[in-house]
Amino acid sequence: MNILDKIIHDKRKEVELRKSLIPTQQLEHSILFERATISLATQLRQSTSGIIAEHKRRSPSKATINQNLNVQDVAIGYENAGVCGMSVLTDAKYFGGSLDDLLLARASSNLPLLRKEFIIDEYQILEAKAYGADVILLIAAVLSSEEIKRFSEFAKSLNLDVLLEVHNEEELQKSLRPSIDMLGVNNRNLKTFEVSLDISKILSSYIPDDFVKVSESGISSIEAIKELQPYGYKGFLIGENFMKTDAPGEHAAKFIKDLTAL
Ligand SMILES: O=P(O)(O)OC[C@@H](O)[C@@H](O)c1c[nH]c2ccccc12
Repeated sequence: MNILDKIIHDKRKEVELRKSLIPTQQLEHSILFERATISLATQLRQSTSGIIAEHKRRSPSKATINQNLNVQDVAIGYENAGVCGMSVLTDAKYFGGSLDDLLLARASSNLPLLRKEFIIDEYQILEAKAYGADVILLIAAVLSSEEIKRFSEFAKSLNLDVLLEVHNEEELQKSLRPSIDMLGVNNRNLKTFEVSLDISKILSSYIPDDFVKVSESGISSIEAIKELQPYGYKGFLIGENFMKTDAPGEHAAKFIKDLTAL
């Protein structure tokens, strides 16, 4: 079993247990369920920097990144830095995150928030909404074309944006549909952890213009972004490069200042 198979195997059990603890109706009656969501896709189309900054404590590829930060401070820092949106890892076992992290980020900022999760069931989309997300991630490598259709249409019915993540052309071809707002190309292969910005460059030509293009992972320099912009990328998802520092918000602020000054 590769790491992605393991994550999904564990996730199926976790979701069944969650469903038994908190019924769907309870999620639907939470205060945040009524909140008007913010469209990350719209923000990215208008932005000059396009930075989506992530809260990530650890990952299977990197072990510990930073365990000492407070998610609320990180959210406030990112917002002050002028990022377009924030991604919050909610997987506990492999990334050290939680739905409470999402809730705390919501409580302390007005940024569009992405629930960064391995979504395999509609229930997790209801959770995303109930805990304050504006966007969900769907990973093509672990979903059928039918599931991508069902989950993305369900998310749209809740006014959530959908970021669909792909890593190769086959995943891209099976996924394109009108209920998807943003196409994320993951430069990291989730099965082998290999990272290459070339993946974004190669796949860009297959992505129709109606989707906002986002390049994800392994981005650590202004040069990388300048290199990707001519391929039509409007969004750049950055985690480790900010999170490995003592003050991710300050680091993001300097990054955005340098990026937009050039
Ligand atoms: O820390 P990085 O290399 O900047 O990457 C951030 C983000 O792209 C990465 O965390 C990610 C992209 N797709 C995912 C899917 C699940 C978990 C995590 C991810």
